[in-house]
Amino acid sequence: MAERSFAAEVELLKLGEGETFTGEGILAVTKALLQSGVAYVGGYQGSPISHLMDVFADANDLLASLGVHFEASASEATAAAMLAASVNYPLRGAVAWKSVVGTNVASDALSNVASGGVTGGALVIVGEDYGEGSSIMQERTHAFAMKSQMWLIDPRPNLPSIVDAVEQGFRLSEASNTPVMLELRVRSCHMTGSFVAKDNLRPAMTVDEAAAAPVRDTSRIVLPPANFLHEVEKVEKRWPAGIAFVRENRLNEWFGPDEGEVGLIVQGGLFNSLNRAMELLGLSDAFGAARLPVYCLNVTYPLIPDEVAAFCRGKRAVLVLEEGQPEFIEHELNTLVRRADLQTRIVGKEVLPRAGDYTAHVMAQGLRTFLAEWQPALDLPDLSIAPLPAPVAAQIPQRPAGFCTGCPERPVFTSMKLLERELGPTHVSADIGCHLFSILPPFNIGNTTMGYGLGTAGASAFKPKDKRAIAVMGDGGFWHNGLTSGIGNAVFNKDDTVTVIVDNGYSAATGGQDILSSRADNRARTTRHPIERAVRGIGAGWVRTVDRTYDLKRMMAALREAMTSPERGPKIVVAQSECMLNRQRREKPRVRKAMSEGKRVVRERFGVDPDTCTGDHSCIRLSGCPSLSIKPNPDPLRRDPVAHVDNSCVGCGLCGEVSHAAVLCPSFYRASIVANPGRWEGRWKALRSRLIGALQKRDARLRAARAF
Ligand SMILES: O=C(O)C(=O)Cc1c[nH]c2ccccc12
Repeated sequence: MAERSFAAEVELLKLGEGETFTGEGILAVTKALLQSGVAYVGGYQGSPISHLMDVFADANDLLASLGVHFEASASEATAAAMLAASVNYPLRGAVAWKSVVGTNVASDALSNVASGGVTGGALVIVGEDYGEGSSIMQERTHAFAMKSQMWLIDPRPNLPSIVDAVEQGFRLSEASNTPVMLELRVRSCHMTGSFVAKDNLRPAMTVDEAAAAPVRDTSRIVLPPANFLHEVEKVEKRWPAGIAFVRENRLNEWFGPDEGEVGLIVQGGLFNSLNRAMELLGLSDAFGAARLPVYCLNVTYPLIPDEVAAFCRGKRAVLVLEEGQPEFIEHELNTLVRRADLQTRIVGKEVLPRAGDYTAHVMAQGLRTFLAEWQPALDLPDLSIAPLPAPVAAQIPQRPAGFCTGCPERPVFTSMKLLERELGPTHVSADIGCHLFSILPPFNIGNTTMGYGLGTAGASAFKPKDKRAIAVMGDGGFWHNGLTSGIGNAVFNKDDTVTVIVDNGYSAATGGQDILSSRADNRARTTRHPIERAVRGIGAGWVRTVDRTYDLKRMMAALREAMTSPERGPKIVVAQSECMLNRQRREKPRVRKAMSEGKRVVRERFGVDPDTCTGDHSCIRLSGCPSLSIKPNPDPLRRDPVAHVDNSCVGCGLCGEVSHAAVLCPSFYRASIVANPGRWEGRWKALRSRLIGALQKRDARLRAARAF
């Protein structure tokens, strides 16, 4: 089950003609898909489109009642391959994933579907994770659209525009037999707004009906000679058809006055930030009443030559606001202006940063520089922001990503760190997922990461003679790609690498979705397929499953054996314990309910005895748990602050295990907090408190007598 329930949002998907939908951008997309009569939907979760996948998973019954097939795909490649259903049949379909990483994974299928073309509308919804807050490499999906020739819609962040983009996207796809990418930036996905809904449309043809009467057309399959014809078709038919559709249906928009000495061309997805930048400069208001002509590219590929020429004609200079690099749009605009034989100067990256998020402030600075040169008569306010005073800046703590309180992955890295003391440092090939946080303090473990499920493959060229490399992979990455690309490859190549597969029961980093090996019951999917069986099935011989990662002794023993066993071939340790975030999401409401019903509930908490703690903090260095902190030493004769467990502790017990395994100190204790205790339990507690209180008072008296 995903990190939260979308039961309320599923109700929004049922809204009919004329009713108002209010909610998150990415959820408006799901409603727009149903209004467009999609026959099938698929995808792979990842920020910022995880909620799209989650809401569909929760809407299984509604989708089934509408005749829509939904699949939580094994990877983005799987999702993209689903678009095959739109090649020969008039089936509308949509798939979604995180970009640019998901598009990388999907690119084989995308190239194929883009080559043969589609009959039914095919929409690829990409959550563009670029800029501030992103967790991935900074690249643009734009390059994929260009190289495979798929159209790229980048709608203005505004719910009606986004909904319109989905509906028009299908029509554009059908009119030009081309798959269409709908790029939704982080801000668009998570913005909130409203639009007036339409009735959901049952697909004109369902996937069942299509399958009942199979169509075969070899001219749509990528095989010589059809592949050569596809390329010609792309440039001679589909491209002109795409341009004609965008122009005739006015998918792009214009703001501000019709004429002007200068103008602005902006990617649709950046429009709100540009408008805010103009507002800061006194050139617009909050509602988009721009004082300069703005041409808003809701479709960023292909560009529409006639529209570009008409906008640039008569203007001395046009500023293009295009985020990221290379500046594909700027290059193309220069070509189009040249071809139209216009003298308009296209200005872009010379006044704007070549890399990074185009926030309103960044755009305002660039716009100011542009206008100072090309329209100096405008009197613009100075926008420089004074830096924070140094003492304030120094007080702002950094917040690097880290493992959650009680995370079961932490003991895996504690074990590796302790083992490093015995066996020396090892090359560690990391993967994508929460476990990647091991590269940061306090663990500082991990040398490279090459992609999702590629931890083991990332160690494959690395074959030190006397020391094995360690690869780390999550269960998410394992099922996404790791089983074949990593473990299968290692078996085939007799690779000695040790792989630790962190099996926490979910695709945790993407929001806790179920996967094949999840232990959860899932009504719509099959789960409980053990990773150990899968790796043995592919030929791995040395496999150990540790079913409680917090058991440092067993965790370390398994790793030690894997590192030193004389057996050849891959060594695989499956490290199992449930993702603590998901566990708490399940447990907390249950505990709260039981407590309010007056039932006896025991909660575990760990603590540090300040009198015993030596203040050396190895426990913190080997655990890194956010609940483990420091506080002033109560002993006036000692200066080092003591370790302290705050109330966010979930009682996983790792800190106690660490102090034991590392032979640190006996200062950790476990407390059981009993809510609604039984009668005898209550009396027993009162008696104990009285006795302990008396001893403590005596101790305090003795101390006070010796105090100076
Ligand atoms: O959800 C995220 O932030 C991820 O980076 C996970 C992810 C989902 N699909 C991928 C494909 C390649 C690399 C990472 C991911």
